Amino acid sequence: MTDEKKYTSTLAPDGQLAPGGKISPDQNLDEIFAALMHTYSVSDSESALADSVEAFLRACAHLQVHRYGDTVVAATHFYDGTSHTNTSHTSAPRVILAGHIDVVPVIENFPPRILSAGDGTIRPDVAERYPHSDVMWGRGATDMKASDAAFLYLARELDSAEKTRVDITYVFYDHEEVQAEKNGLGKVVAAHPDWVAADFAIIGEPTNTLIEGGCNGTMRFDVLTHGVAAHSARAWMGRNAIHAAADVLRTLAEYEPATIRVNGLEYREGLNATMISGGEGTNIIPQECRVHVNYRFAPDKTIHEAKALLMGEECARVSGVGVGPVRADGGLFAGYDIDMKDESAGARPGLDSPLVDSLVARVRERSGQEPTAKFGWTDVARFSELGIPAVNLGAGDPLLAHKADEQVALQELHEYTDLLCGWLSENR
Ligand SMILES: N[C@@H](CCC[C@H](NC(=O)CCC(=O)O)C(=O)O)C(=O)O
Repeated sequence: MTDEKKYTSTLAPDGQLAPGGKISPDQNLDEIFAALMHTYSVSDSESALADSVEAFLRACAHLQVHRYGDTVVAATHFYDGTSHTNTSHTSAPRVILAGHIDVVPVIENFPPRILSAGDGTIRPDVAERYPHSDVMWGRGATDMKASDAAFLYLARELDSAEKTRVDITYVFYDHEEVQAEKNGLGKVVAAHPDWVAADFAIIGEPTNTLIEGGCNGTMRFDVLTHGVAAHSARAWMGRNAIHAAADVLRTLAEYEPATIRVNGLEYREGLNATMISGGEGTNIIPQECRVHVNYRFAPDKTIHEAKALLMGEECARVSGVGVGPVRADGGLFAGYDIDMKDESAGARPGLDSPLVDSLVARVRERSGQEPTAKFGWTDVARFSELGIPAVNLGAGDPLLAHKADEQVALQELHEYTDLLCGWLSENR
């Protein structure tokens, strides 16, 4: 697509989006995206956006809408015989389009802006792929409000059996970017599993409009170092826990993460400190330091196997979220106390259902690309666990997720929406 006019935004001639942010039934795709972007929704603050999404979906007469906490679920019933509007006597599969509405904390990237094609403000990698497109810049652009915008647009537009050959369940959920126990989709699965029964799911996490199969597992834990408090003018009376953390940091810096092939896809692992805290006062020798470690492990391992590699078999068995510090009996951090904060298993690629085949074929036709592995953790893992085949397919570059200059070309948003629309209307 090279139509320059089509992807020149009409939203903001001066580069600033209008303040406000309600999604409304009469908006076009760009406007829906802008409204989503303009509503602050860092994890724990999603209610205003959930309200707006719910109101938008309730205005669509063809959808049955539910809300649980800040998760909104909307389903069509064109084919499943549960709606009086059902005039069809054939059955059809049900497909879930799922997107989280929370974003990671802002790094001077809220409110959003429109960057104009050709004015030099767009990242070179994005401008190279979409030279004629204006770009949405700001927190959540790639992860994952562009895909959310596409799903909302499709939820409104695909309003009859003439427009889609499948029934669709749209899920907009809170708390994806934080501890697994807070995840809104997980809460719906526990409380209302019937709301998310389906034959296939697409998670709109950023993938450059390509298919990323499965996902790495993730766990986060504190490695504790201990010291003895003393006056910093008489440091010999104590032992410095922050200095002791240097060994932990060295271990992490020297760790060489593996790349592991699972069912033909290559999962790149990672082990990193993402936060560090310690110290009780500016002139006190610290008695505790915590290095917060994030381990990304390939889906060839269970959570237990991944833990055992880092902290030994016994610690892997006993440690868990909320348990408190447990001494590592082996592995990379042998001898340190480990305080587990979050753990979620990965998912194998899951590219072996007929619905996936037709989607892979459509993506291949558009891009010439085959599926690759998802390195982040996504809710494909949850759907896999439920026995629902699922893939990641979303607008935006996953390499830009969580970065300060997150951005998505409007052209990509339109192409992504067209791709899904084409597949949903043709697939059976
Ligand atoms: N419970 C986990 C949740 C972390 C989820 C997050 N997912 C993404 O960023 C997906 C984006 C992508 O890779 O395309 C993550 O992987 O960090 C936790 O709290 O860590």
